[in-house]
Amino acid sequence: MAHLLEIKNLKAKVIDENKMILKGVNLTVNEGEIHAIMGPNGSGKSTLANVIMGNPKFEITEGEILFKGQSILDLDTAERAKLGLFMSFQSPEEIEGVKTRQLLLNSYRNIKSEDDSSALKVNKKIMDLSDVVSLDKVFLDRYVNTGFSGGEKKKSEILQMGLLSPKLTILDEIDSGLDVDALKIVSESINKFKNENMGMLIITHYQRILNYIKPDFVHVYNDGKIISTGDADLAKEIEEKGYTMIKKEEEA
Ligand SMILES: Nc1ncnc2c1ncn2[C@@H]1O[C@H](COP(=O)(O)OP(=O)(O)OP(=O)(O)O)[C@@H](O)[C@H]1O
Repeated sequence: MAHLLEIKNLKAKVIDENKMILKGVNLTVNEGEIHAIMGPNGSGKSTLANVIMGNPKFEITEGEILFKGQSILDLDTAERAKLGLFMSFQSPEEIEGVKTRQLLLNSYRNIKSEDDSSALKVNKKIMDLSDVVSLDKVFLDRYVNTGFSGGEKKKSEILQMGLLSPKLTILDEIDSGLDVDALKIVSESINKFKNENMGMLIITHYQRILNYIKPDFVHVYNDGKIISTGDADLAKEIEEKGYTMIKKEEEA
């Protein structure tokens, strides 16, 4: 059976600056697997997430991204989302003029293509999910992320994940800016929303989220590619030794 996600020798640059950022990423994710990606600031982790989702700021110069065995390189972001790819942003955008509830309803209708996506039914789901992620319902009637705290933004991102139930979930630093209680709520929500068919990529700087969401694989990412792969213990090793030491050991 085809892998859920297969990335082969992926190289990509920022179009505006002609600057290479991804320098040969290889990664395979199967259904039900959780992969953590850890690496130093500026190494290209968010760029990898953006390139998987088809952000037009980046151009792929070499390599392939296969989703369930089919290339997705020619698909735009909306088409990738319809296939079941989802990404939560490291810094979620504020969108003045668009209410959170409306964004959620429209996303659901565009992506899920169900017979019954009446506002009543989807709204009920949204209300239930806001309880799961402990996001006060007043935020549903505010403009997307506008005036939300860092933690509220992250909860809103995870509410979207729960609503859209993607096949591949990419979480870009979902743990950044969360206090200990919010980290627990967000992690527990993610665990509730994942299922045996979903693959997950968690980009993080810290091992602490991996205490809640157990990764099957941990990858060390450096200068645009994965330089080492291990199990959950690798995350602890990174925290103890730091990236410079791990990189030296890999090169030795
Ligand atoms: N749109 C862009 N224009 C110019 N440079 C960019 C753009 N997006 C990313 N870069 C550059 O690409 C490099 C990788 O950035 P990226 O955000 O992918 O790293 P990261 O590993 O996610 O970093 P962090 O851990 O600090 O979030 C950085 O040098 C960054 O400045």
